[in-house]
Amino acid sequence: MSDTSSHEVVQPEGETRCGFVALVGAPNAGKSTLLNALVGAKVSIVSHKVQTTRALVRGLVIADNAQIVFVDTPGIFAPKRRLDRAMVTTAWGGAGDADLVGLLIDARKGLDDDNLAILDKLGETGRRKVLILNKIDTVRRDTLLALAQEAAARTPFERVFMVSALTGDGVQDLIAYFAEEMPAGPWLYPADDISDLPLRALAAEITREKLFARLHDELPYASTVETEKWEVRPDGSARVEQTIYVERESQKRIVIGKGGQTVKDISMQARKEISEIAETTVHLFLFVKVRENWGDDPERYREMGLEFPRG
Ligand SMILES: Nc1nc2c(ncn2[C@@H]2O[C@H](COP(=O)(O)OP(=O)(O)OP(=O)(O)O)[C@@H](O)[C@H]2O)c(=O)[nH]1
Repeated sequence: MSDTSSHEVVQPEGETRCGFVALVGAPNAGKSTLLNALVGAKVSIVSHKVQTTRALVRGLVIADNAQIVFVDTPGIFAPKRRLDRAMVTTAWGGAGDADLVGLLIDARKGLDDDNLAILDKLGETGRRKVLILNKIDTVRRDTLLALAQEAAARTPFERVFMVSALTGDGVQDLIAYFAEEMPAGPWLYPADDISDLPLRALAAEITREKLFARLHDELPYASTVETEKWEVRPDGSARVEQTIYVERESQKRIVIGKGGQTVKDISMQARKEISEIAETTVHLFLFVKVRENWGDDPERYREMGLEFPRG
């Protein structure tokens, strides 16, 4: 994991290709799971609850001299709150910049209103696009074929893929196709990058995942985690300080738990995973703070790589 701007990227021999693929889809379609399957490492957050992906996260795959940069977009849904609108704007923005858009549909769900709206919107963009029917481990083949036909009749796609992000079925075919379709050009990232998401942000996402895994019914989505400090010690270990921001005192008490046990458990789980990803011993210190009305603060949006929606 490194800062690409400060690097001379070593290019492989021969012709190289490099491009961006935006994954779009309704909440819970399986974008994060697919991204992780594609990249083969954890770069995005998976949850049973919808709408967990808050920032654009990029995963990197190298195949056949092509570098494929995946843009994971927040779930595209009918936005109500300001924050939600920002996520949607950013999601479509990501799709607009990409060389290829992969629309992910949960095959079990089929073409519900959400998916129909996304199909229509994608049809209007005139972008190159492929349809990815996901979760094929859960549905019959004839259902899949009918679904593929129905979707293609509504919006034409260059290709239709059938995958299970969970089992990895079909994922290699998808990589081979993307690799072939990327435009000719130099690699943008060093080959050993799994993600250009800075380690700090990734560490915050990990803690956030543990927080929600533990307290999913009790916390609103407005809770965030920020890595305030990442200090490398002489022995190579890191002291990492993170703050969990909640909206109310009552939520703070829930996060801390009786005798501090809840936050301690979350910290232990997060520390283990952050250590693995950082490939060093991590000493994690978690703080819990109340921050009211942060959803209306433009600065927060910028920090998350989101556009602040006016009005
Ligand atoms: N059975 C099955 N479940 C899957 C598959 N792919 C994803 N899931 C499950 O579907 C749920 C949602 O997956 P995510 O990857 O979090 O979905 P997402 O589209 O990134 O969701 P947001 O972050 O809300 O946009 C999780 O419980 C996954 O385990 C699959 O191929 N088969």
